[in-house]
Amino acid sequence: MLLIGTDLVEIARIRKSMRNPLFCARILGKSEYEQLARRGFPAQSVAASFCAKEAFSKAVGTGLSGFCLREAELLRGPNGKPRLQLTGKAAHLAENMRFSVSVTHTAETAAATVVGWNEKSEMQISEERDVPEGRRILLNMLKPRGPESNKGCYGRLLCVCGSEGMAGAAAMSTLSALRCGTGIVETALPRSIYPIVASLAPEAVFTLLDASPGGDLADRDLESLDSALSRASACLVGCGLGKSPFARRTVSRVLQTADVPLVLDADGINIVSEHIDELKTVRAPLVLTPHPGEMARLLRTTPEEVQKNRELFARSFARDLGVILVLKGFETLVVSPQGKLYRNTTGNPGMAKGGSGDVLAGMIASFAAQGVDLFSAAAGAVYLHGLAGDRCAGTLSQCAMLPTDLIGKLPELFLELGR
Ligand SMILES: NC(=O)C1=CN([C@@H]2O[C@H](COP(=O)(O)OP(=O)(O)OC[C@H]3O[C@@H](n4cnc5c(N)ncnc54)[C@H](O)[C@@H]3O)[C@@H](O)[C@H]2O)[C@@H](O)CC1
Ligand SMILES: Nc1ncnc2c1ncn2[C@@H]1O[C@H](COP(=O)(O)OP(=O)(O)O)[C@@H](O)[C@H]1O
Ligand SMILES: [Mg+2]
Repeated sequence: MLLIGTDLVEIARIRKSMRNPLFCARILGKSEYEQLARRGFPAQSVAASFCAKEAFSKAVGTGLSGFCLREAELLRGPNGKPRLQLTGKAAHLAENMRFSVSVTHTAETAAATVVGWNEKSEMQISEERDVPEGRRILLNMLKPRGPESNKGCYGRLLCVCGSEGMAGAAAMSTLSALRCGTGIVETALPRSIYPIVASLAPEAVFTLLDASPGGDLADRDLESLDSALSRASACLVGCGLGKSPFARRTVSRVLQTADVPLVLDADGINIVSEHIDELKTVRAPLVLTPHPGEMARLLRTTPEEVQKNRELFARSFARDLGVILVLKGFETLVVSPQGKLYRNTTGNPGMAKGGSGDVLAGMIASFAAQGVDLFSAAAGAVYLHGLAGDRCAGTLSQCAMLPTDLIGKLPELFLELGR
């Protein structure tokens, strides 16, 4: 888009107006006034300033009443080249546009021409408008990796996940966190499942926990857990953790001691649902990622009731407990305690398979460990997770795609995002 405005004024008219001592202060902006004051307010220059303002008002199509004249200043650079400096309403009218000005005068008249053009082409603007919100969140939060950066720049995630019988949940959350760029992923798990998970995720480091003979968390393990937490920049708790006394003590320890962002999923949610007021005493910023069944446990209602009132329940839970809530399923919702809401547009029923949620939890936690604010980490991960699901459905079918395939799709998607 190209805008143009011109104006011509008789210098004698301006000279007459300047007999009023307030005239210059009324029409000239601060810098413009100072520049002209240094030159003793030559009438032809004041007239050129006036013309430039009028020409700008014609270019933007408002006329002189559309902004305050002082907001469109005609300034001269060191080489005498004129330019427009826009503030306030005038700057607002000029959003996304650049303006160039040219002025001239004879002994009797002064004239100005203003030309405006889009900094971005119409096509670029409409393309940006069409970018889905989730993708915009992702692009804003995923900074390119600096050439001299090292693993210490990309956070350290502690995953407290897995139990005998659910080693896969620990492996999937660990692997998806690794694939989302975290510098170090440390997974704390029962010693018995360590060989399985380590063989699936050799890049991770591990803290091995032993239940005491009574099935509780041993004192030695509490020390290991505290020490792992003190090194972490974020922590994920709950995927495949089970609900043993060991799991309960682990969840409670993490909630009480962590001061880094926490992602609570699956059994982490099931365990706190028995005493949700405990969440109010947690110092760390928290994200909870329930599916409708887990949400029903948190609210002591049924999954059907949750599905009928998804937005209402998600908003009130997030507000009342001061947490970010990710209510999963078709059109997953991400809600902040302040009421910010993201409704996801990606994903498909091919993802309705055990393990998809463990993959998502690892992704959110990975971004949080890298320092992304928790709302963006959650909304960006939900969008990317669903996008991976849609790509998998396209190549593998909804029926045959697996949660581990979602992790396998991430490299292609990061390439497309330029990260
Ligand atoms: N390979 C593994 O090790 C896996 C371990 N998993 C772990 O298994 C444990 C139990 O989790 P589950 O989620 O399987 O069991 P849950 O009993 O928590 O949830 C299943 C129930 O929730 C309800 N529900 C779930 N999604 C729903 C939806 N979209 N709409 C309506 N109702 C819905 C249904 O009633 C369903 O029967 C967790 O610790 C979890 O992390 C699972 O993640 C599956 C894979
Ligand atoms: N019909 C669907 N449409 C879109 N996403 C879905 C659908 N069904 C499941 N998902 C996604 O798959 C994931 C399932 O998570 P969850 O139920 O916790 O699985 P699990 O605990 O077995 O790993 C969630 O992110 C959910 O949004
Ligand atoms: Mg789950």
